[in-house]
Amino acid sequence: MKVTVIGTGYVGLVTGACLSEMGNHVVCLDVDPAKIKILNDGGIPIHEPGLLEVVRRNVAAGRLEFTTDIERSVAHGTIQFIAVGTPPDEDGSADLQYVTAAARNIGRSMTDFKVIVDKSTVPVGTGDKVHAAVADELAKRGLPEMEFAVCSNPEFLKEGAAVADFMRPDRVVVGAEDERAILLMRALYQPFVRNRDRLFIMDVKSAEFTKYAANAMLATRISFMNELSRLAEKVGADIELVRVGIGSDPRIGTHFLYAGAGYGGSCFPKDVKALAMTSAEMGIPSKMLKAVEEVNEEQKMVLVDKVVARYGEDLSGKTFAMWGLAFKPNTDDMREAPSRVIIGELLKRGAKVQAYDPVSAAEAQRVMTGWDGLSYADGQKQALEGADALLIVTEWKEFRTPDFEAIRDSLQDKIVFDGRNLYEPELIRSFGLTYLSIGRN
Ligand SMILES: NC(=O)c1ccc[n+]([C@@H]2O[C@H](COP(=O)([O-])OP(=O)(O)OC[C@H]3O[C@@H](n4cnc5c(N)ncnc54)[C@H](O)[C@@H]3O)[C@@H](O)[C@H]2O)c1
Ligand SMILES: O=c1ccn([C@@H]2O[C@H](COP(=O)(O)OP(=O)(O)O[C@H]3O[C@H](CO)[C@@H](O)[C@H](O)[C@H]3O)[C@@H](O)[C@H]2O)c(=O)[nH]1
Repeated sequence: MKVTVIGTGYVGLVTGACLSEMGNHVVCLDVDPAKIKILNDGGIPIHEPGLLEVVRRNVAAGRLEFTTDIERSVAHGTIQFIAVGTPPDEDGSADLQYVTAAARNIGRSMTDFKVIVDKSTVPVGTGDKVHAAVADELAKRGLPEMEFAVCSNPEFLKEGAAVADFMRPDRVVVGAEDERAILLMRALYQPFVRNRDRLFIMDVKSAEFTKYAANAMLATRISFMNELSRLAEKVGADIELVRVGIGSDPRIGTHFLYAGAGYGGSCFPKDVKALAMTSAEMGIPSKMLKAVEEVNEEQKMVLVDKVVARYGEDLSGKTFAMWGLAFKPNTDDMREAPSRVIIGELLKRGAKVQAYDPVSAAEAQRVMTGWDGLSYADGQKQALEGADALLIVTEWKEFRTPDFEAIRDSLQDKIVFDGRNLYEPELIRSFGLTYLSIGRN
């Protein structure tokens, strides 16, 4: 099939690449010429395991193309995916300007039937807005009869595992009410879902809502565990044992129960806010979502609080090594990364931070430009040099079994503040290190 994907970010690029892998001819459009140049030069603009190989293979086969040419991209696909950003507006609601712009571009130059698929995460009712924007452009061109369908197809991939998630999804949700659109979307996703039970066709609004409900549920689990972790510490329980103890109940399940330094990334923070805004607008303000957010904001301070409890509010003269900057491992994404809050708080109190992350240093430098007292190390050991204590913020694999003796010998105060509970407390303490982690004593 001929498919166009509008937006070549984390979602658009993965969608385009994976659809081309199944034989579709995909044209990916972006308004950012720098991204398109990187792609046309044989690279990819983000760090996402396995993605470069899929892109290269399909570009070589002539099934995957990248362009900034809007007319060409609109002309190409019968199916037009909108996968542009929906960042939070000032009040927390989703900013739909990029979605609307993409929809209008389609309406401005389409010449035949199109299935317009909203893959961006958008509030309930956006399908109607996209429909209105396209219809408005068609009317301006004197083409009010030209047919098109608008679908919702929210994306559930996780950064760092995006290709695997797209190729073998737990489920595909399609909100569609037009018979032709349903047929095309079924055909498009058939190779990915194999088992038809995994493809859920529903009305557009329910599909839009499903995406927010999923992220809000996951964020709620995390905030719940983070709150319990604080209590566990106080009462002398170990949150890691509690996690295993409850996760073995299939009604609870083992996933997304990890207490830590707070959730970040481009989705949970903004989607929880946007759903809370929708609830408020509808006159049923969500107490749960407010609490989920509040707990998360507090959780980003937990490591800082432990540092302050140890050293006092004035951290001048102290240097902290930090392992991990990205909001989670296997990505270079720094959007809403807890490390940004933690570093900001340490610097504010006069400390210096020597940070190391296996892939996100360049992105970190971009988002924290001009932060005095923050420097970047080339490796774990370099970050430790001359530092008083170590903070671990992202659970990269390479931090899991480190050289504890080297950590001890490098650190002036021999203290590890672990925001991801990577180590057995007894083991790390046996190396002569003081170990402070989350929800454990
Ligand atoms: N990142 C994720 O893990 C993830 C997962 C599921 C859903 N989502 C949702 O998918 C959407 C996209 O997220 P992302 O992380 O890929 O964003 P992103 O910021 O990485 O990419 C968006 C891209 O769209 C481009 N763009 C903006 N306006 C455009 C236009 N009019 N025409 C063409 N291109 C345009 C931008 O230049 C950018 O490259 C968001 O709604 C997000 O909530 C993201
Ligand atoms: O038990 C857990 C699991 C995750 N996290 C944190 O939660 C954040 C989000 O992690 P994750 O969900 O793995 O990454 P994302 O790439 O943001 O993916 C989420 O957001 C995407 C965008 O909407 C959805 O598509 C995915 O299904 C959803 O998992 C990160 O900061 C993690 O450190 C925890 O603190 N504890």
